[in-house]
Amino acid sequence: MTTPRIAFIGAGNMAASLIGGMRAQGVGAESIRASDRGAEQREKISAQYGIDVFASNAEAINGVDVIVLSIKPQAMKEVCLDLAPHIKDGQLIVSIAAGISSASLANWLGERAIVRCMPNTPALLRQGVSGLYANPQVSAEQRQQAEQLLSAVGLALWLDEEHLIDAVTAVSGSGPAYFFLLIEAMTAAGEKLGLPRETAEKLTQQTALGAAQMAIASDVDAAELRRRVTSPAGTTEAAIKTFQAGGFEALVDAALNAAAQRSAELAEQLGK
Ligand SMILES: NC(=O)C1=CN([C@@H]2O[C@H](COP(=O)(O)OP(=O)(O)OC[C@H]3O[C@@H](n4cnc5c(N)ncnc54)[C@H](OP(=O)(O)O)[C@@H]3O)[C@@H](O)[C@H]2O)C=CC1
Ligand SMILES: O=C(O)[C@@H]1CCC=N1
Repeated sequence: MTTPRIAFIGAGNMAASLIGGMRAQGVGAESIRASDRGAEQREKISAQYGIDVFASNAEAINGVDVIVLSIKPQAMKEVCLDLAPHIKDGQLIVSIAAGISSASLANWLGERAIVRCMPNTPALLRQGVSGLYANPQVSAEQRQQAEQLLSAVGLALWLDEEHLIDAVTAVSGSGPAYFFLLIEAMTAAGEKLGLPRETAEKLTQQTALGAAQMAIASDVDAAELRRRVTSPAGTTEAAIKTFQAGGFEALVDAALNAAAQRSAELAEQLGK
């Protein structure tokens, strides 16, 4: 399969992560272009990845196979209505916006092949994960194009039902922020225990990486891996009991529910 030509509409954080990951995987700069309303943003992404940039969204999509909508959900309706007359049959729309349904996109863009997906920022290091949903207009070749785009920057998992994107957003779209929060908190606690900040930070970061890699590589689940660290009446048990007494699991459950609910609310507020 040849590399599809891709235009990113909005060259912010997430577009940069996807473009950076694709370039690192060897996708040629000539296959990627981006538009952004900000001159500084355009210069930055062009200098960093050697891609062509455009001030006009309509110009950016001319002749591409895939249009990635990578603007904030709040900007989506206006951008789509402006872009609609310029989209050609056969162009695939990929939206990465939280909480904007394929039905809303179809209202603004017309009946088009649309893949909704929820990536995450570790895409920049090609360690991302995305959930993808294709509407019925998406052809087998277009499914492959979307998968090729997202699998260039990590794991790409198809979903049969669109509403599950809210759950993906809560788990992995927003997920890096939860792990960063834990890294911040563990680093601060380590520092309070007397470690130099840099040492506390490195210990925490490497532990997070090692634990994630063990969870992926192991044939037992995370609960069993946790039990293997937790010696009876030992140090880990003291920490885990403290987490549980503070309602850790319920807190995580409530946090992910809040994210999923916000995703559904955005759809309600911004989808009309
Ligand atoms: N960040 C993340 O971790 C993730 C984000 N997403 C989704 O990705 C999308 C983008 O998020 P993110 O990259 O963080 O956002 P950013 O604000 O970093 O990027 C959006 C870019 O689009 C520009 N822009 C705004 N309006 C227009 C327009 N009319 N035409 C062209 N460019 C425009 C913005 O400029 P300006 O700054 O001037 O507004 C900005 O540079 C969102 O929909 C979000 O839900 C999905 C998964 C993870
Ligand atoms: O916070 C947000 O709304 C976006 C979507 C997932 C990650 N960032």
